[in-house]
Amino acid sequence: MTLLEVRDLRVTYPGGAAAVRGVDLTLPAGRKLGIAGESGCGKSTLALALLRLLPAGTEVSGRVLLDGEDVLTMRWGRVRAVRWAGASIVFQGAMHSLNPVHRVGDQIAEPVLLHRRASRARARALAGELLERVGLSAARATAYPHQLSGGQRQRVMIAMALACAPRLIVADEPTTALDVMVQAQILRLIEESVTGHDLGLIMISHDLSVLARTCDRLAVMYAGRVVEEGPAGAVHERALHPYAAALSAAFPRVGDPASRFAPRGLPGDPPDPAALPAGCAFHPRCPVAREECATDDIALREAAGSRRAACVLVPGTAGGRPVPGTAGGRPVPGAGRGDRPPDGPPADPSGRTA
Ligand SMILES: Nc1ncnc2c1ncn2[C@@H]1O[C@H](COP(=O)(O)OP(=O)(O)OP(=O)(O)O)[C@@H](O)[C@H]1O
Repeated sequence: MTLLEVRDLRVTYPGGAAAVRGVDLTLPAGRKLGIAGESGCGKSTLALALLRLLPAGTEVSGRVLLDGEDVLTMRWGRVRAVRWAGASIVFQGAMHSLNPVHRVGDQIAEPVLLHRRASRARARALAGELLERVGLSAARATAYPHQLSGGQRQRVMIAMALACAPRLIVADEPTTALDVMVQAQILRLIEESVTGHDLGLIMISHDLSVLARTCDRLAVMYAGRVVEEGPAGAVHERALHPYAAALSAAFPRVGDPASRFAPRGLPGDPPDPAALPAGCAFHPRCPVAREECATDDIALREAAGSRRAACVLVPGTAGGRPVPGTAGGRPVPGAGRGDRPPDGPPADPSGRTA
């Protein structure tokens, strides 16, 4: 059964930044979707749009169907109910999301009081149960946020997100501010919190390897678009889109020592969403761009293996060709960066093709 269906979602901020440009995503109930991409590619904007949390004056169009109900057109009263009981969000940096002057137990109990119409005593008891569910003692309910470590605060945020038994959790960079050991614990906790409870998860991160470990499917965003989407392992290990391949290569793969020596980073920055280049938005940075990429804007389309990609060079897509300069999903060192003949095929010093 489909839990979330996003259709042609577009978000433009006041001032003209087209932060999300026609995103289509589907999340079946109980499944985990990771959304990856560099800073500024529109991940957080997408998350905020799902729950109608964008600033006033922002233009939003498309459809966000949660259990078949369109979040974008529902009345505000209904939106408020949906924000806790339908879908709740865990942000990065719990210190900024928690109220410093209230005890954490009261902060967990508040949505329960408001949205589950529980008595104060029942809400307090539930807050204790939720703290235990996220690996803290119920006695921590009396603590203030500053009395907890970063990892403990993020556990409190997860307890709050679970408080009204939502159908969907949206986690936006939930482990970014945490050290590596705590990151692993929080990821495990998020996974356990959704698995077996039939909850859907949308997890946002710039780190594709983190998402690949946690999620069933991955969507890679660039300049407000999904440029590749498919099974998590396949996208991480054998990305089809040159941007997804570069992003994947930027993070070493667990159990693959060779990936530590893969080329890191991609020269340049994502484009300004208020002044996007013509054609494929990635073409100015693309190591394998062709002449037509400067003019043709390729939509996301089906590729082999239950995948979708938005690149003229991707095999399996209509008119697509293999992506020279990538091997096993990683860009081949030396490919691109202007070192190809202007009219010929992209340079591929290794002689390999994907
Ligand atoms: N309130 C706003 N007004 C105008 N532009 C904005 C606003 N919020 C975000 N943007 C712009 O929209 C684009 C997408 O930002 P967004 O935060 O969604 O990206 P992101 O991929 O989540 O990045 P990060 O990982 O840094 O949060 C960026 O260019 C950003 O500058």
